[in-house]
Amino acid sequence: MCSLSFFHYSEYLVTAIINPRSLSLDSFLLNHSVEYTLAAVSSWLEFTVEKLTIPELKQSSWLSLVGLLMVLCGEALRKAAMLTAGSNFNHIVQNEKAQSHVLVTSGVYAFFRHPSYVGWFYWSIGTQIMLCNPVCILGYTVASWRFFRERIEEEELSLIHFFAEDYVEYKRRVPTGLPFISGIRVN
Ligand SMILES: C[S@@+](CC[C@H](N)C(=O)[O-])C[C@H]1O[C@@H](n2cnc3c(N)ncnc32)[C@H](O)[C@@H]1O
Repeated sequence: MCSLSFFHYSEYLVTAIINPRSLSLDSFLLNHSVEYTLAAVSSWLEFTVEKLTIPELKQSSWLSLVGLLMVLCGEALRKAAMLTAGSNFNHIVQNEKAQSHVLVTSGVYAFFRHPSYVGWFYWSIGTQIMLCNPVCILGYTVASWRFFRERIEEEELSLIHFFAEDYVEYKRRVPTGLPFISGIRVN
């Protein structure tokens, strides 16, 4: 609950700092999609059922610690990405290039093309490792991997349209950061 609350409050707070013009209630990223609600409810349900029926499964303190570390590192990477990209970072993937939109390739963007997604990916799996929820560890990994693969392809289509050869060259040099996701193909 602490990780979840911190994540959503800090999404709003960092957006207020980096891109106040885009600030709205949606900046909390409290997504009301069916998938998001289902993921949260499944996690709470799995935790409660297993805590009552196989309590020893929830007593692995080293596994919870690994999960907590993933949550902290994922959160830090995501916020570092938002602060690095500044006003170029928008929760809603932009399809039209704003005049002020520049390509960011420094800081954490020099290591990964999609650092905020890398952070979010490991944060979400980390929450389930922390709770020692085996079913949700698998479910969250598959669901977020598929979500980010699709989102990255869609986003890179716009980025190539915005920045042309500059983005192609950046893509050649820097990996997405997510396992087995290479982004949009360019010939
Ligand atoms: C939610 S942010 C995610 C940014 C990036 N995918 C990441 O994981 O850090 C989405 C917006 O960032 C913009 N964006 C993504 N990569 C960028 C980059 N390297 N430089 C500037 N803008 C970028 C996209 O145009 C999109 O509107």
